[in-house]
Amino acid sequence: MQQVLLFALIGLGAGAAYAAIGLGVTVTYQGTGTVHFGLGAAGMWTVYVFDELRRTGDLLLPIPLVRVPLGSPTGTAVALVLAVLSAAAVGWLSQLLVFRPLAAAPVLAKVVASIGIMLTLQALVVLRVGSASRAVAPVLPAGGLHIGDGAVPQDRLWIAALLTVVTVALWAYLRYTRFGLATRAAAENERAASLAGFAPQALAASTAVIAGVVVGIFCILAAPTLGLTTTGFVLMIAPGLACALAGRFDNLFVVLATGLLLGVVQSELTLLRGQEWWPTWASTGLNDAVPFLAIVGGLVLVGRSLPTRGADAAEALPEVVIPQPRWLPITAVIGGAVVLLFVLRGGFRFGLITSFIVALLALSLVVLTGLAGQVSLAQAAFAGSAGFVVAKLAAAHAPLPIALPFAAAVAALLGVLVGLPAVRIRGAQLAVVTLALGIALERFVFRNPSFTDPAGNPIPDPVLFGISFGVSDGLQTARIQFGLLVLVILTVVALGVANLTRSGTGRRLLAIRSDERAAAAVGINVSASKLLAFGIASFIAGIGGALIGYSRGQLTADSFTVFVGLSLLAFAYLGGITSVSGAVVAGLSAPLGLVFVTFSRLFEDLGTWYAVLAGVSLVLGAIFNPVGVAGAATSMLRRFRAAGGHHRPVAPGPPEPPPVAVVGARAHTGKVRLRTTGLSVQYGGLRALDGVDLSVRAGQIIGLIGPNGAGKTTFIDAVTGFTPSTGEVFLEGLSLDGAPPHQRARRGLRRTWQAVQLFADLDAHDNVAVAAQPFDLRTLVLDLVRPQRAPVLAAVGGALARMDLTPLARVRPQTLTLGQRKLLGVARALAMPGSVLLLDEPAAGLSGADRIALAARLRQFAADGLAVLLVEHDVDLVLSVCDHVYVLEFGHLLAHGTPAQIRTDRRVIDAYLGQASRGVEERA
Ligand SMILES: Nc1ncnc2c1ncn2[C@@H]1O[C@H](COP(=O)(O)OP(=O)(O)OP(=O)(O)O)[C@@H](O)[C@H]1O
Repeated sequence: MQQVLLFALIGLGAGAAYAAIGLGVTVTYQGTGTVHFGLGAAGMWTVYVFDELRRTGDLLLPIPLVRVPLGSPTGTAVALVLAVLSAAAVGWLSQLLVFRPLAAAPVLAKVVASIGIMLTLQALVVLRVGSASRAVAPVLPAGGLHIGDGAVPQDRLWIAALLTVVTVALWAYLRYTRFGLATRAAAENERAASLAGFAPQALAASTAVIAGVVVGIFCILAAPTLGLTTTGFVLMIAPGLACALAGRFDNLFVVLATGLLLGVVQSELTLLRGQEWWPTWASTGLNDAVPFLAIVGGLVLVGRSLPTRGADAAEALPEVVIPQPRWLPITAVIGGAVVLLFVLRGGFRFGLITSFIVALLALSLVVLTGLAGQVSLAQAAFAGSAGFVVAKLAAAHAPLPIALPFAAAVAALLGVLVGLPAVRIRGAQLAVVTLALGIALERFVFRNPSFTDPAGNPIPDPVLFGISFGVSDGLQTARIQFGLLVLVILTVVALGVANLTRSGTGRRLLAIRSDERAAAAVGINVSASKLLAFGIASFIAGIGGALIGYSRGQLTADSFTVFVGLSLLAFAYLGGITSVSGAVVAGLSAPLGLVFVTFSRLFEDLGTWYAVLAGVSLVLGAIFNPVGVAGAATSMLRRFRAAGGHHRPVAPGPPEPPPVAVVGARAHTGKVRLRTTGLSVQYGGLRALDGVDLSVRAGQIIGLIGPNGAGKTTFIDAVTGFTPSTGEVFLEGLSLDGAPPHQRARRGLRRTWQAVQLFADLDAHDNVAVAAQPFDLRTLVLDLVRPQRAPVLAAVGGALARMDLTPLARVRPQTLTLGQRKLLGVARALAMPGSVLLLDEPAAGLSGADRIALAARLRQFAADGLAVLLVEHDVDLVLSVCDHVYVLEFGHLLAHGTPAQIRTDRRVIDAYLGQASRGVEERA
């Protein structure tokens, strides 16, 4: 028992460092809205500044090659003050140069930029002082405090106590000072803070400085017990993020408690490791698995499989370049690669082969991040798992055609497992999970002697049809045969990814990337599609990892560290994370690739400089050129073509629009298609919908009107499964109880959105196509080979033509007027097979003439046999076009009847019609 207490107290040192980083992350998030992945690196930077001052008297500056000698080693106090000032400067510069320009940028850009800061700081330290580990002299009293027979180093208790004081001070600052309150307000609403008399940017900068200083000080205090390396503190961002997540980026005391608890748990694990009965396999790396498990567990508990209404659902990402099959350039590039393979020799050829492999790995990010919008920092870990599986299989003499796909399948399975939490979390949180996973896999599996051989895991040469495709042979270090093998695999995968991008499956992934709720409403199973993206991406990464194995002939964990994963994301982003050509650029420019090898002949020490360059260009890329090198080149090419008159043709709709697709319906049957009984929705203390009974028959248009906040949209949300409800919903007489939104959509419920919610990454045609295409396994396989299909195109053309949008088929929603966007929303719903159409304010934004045209169209839909529910504030439209009208007030049905009855109903006039007509008069 005494031992347990002793180890618990010892764990407080590391725990305080985690908590300090967690506090820094939380405070930065409150001030800047950014999850700062580089705070661990900022802490490491501060410790090195402190240690260098004490050792040599040189002041490190965050600029390459600049170092200010102060004469002789300084004392602790001076070193501490200067180091803290440096920490403040780094925090301020990060805000000024990075987060400020990215204030309105997509989450991915912010994540990438903060990783850029992390890589830059780390590379700068390696460049200046090397990467050897150091012992840092203690600042706090180091003597032991005796407990029974044992002793706890006093500094652990001091550091925990000091951090508790700092946490209380930070809490009081944010809660009780005007500046602190304004900071919290600015995180919610910048304009509100400006009105309170504070410049939002000054508030953000102050939090960045505070975060940097707190993290810096506590890293200095913890360094004597934890040791100083260029990676240790950097990776402490994972437990730090776990703490911040536990405190929901808000509650500082939960952050503190989680950090200390993590430290204690890890320390107790060290105690357990010393026990005889403790399994050997659990003796390495378990400490790194703990934060990962804590993060995943916590996030899955609080996450939701679809964002709530009004949540920031759109994870805007760089524009996707949808590739057109241009065989001439493709053949030229492949031909060029073959020629290079034959022309280049030795290290250059090896560099080219490495470029091919990195391009493959980058392709996995194109699928996962570029297409599906899921930020993963664990691609190197997926690759590594396949690499080690290949090592095991090859050792058992498994031939290449078995070992390679099997290893990739293992990676895919792992990817799907990791994707499971991704179903419930999104954006920066997913980046946090994948970062922690990368660390856990590296430490717990790849470096665990129970699973892999630390001295190296030999992989024999691959043999195919009796021919050796080994990478080396005697003096030859990079054989053409191996290069050709890798090139063939890369080509097949690249074509597959290009096809995927152009296909229905690709559109579905892009739809999820744009708007998960709207995607579910067109029948896309968002969770399954995310898992599919994780599976495909990890399979590709697995192939890359297996090829890395074959290319080395000998595998160690060093090929798949977390930093390899981060650097992969960096180069994939720089090349262009949304396109196949971007992956090729990433491959060519990545460390150890062809460009690197070429320059390494010119510059000594290129590796470290390359790392600085990668970090800095990652930050710059995130700010100035999120589409990457390939994206920029494509837009230039597009502009050039446009100037030369090569316009991409507008997709023509079929001349005669086919009728609206109605499943299982004959026109004018009058059968009840949709019926609700006692439908109720509770939002906290608010009864937004209260026992609504309503039915819509085939061939009917039913109006649903009521004042603002009456519950009309909530009714559509409840029917379509987007909000939990009680009561019953029947479609075609069958209960929809428990069915998620995408299943309801597939069963025939189509809807539009008050806020339109089109897919920003897809043009008008593809917005509709994504709803028209059926999905099954056969479609997926076909998508990888032959993406375009005629029946889908016909249905899309028909829906666009019905809403007069054919000439705008190739225009993105952002450039359409509100009215056109509303019509496109209707066209998207029309393209789905189904019998019920729920329209949420389709006339908003339409001109008078367009409203009349819309009314005619609605009547036509009904004539075609659809059951239409119309939610609208344009009372004249509703009363002129609907067969029957329901009126909602405060969530319950006030009245229902024919338009004539509603127009004269006293209660309706008092509650709504009077208001609505006053509104119209006021507007007039
Ligand atoms: N996700 C939510 N959480 C909490 N309350 C909500 C949520 N969504 C809607 N509400 C509340 O439920 C009530 C009904 O809102 P709803 O948007 O359905 O009304 P509406 O009739 O469509 O209004 P409008 O005509 O302004 O669109 C409102 O008081 C709204 O503030």
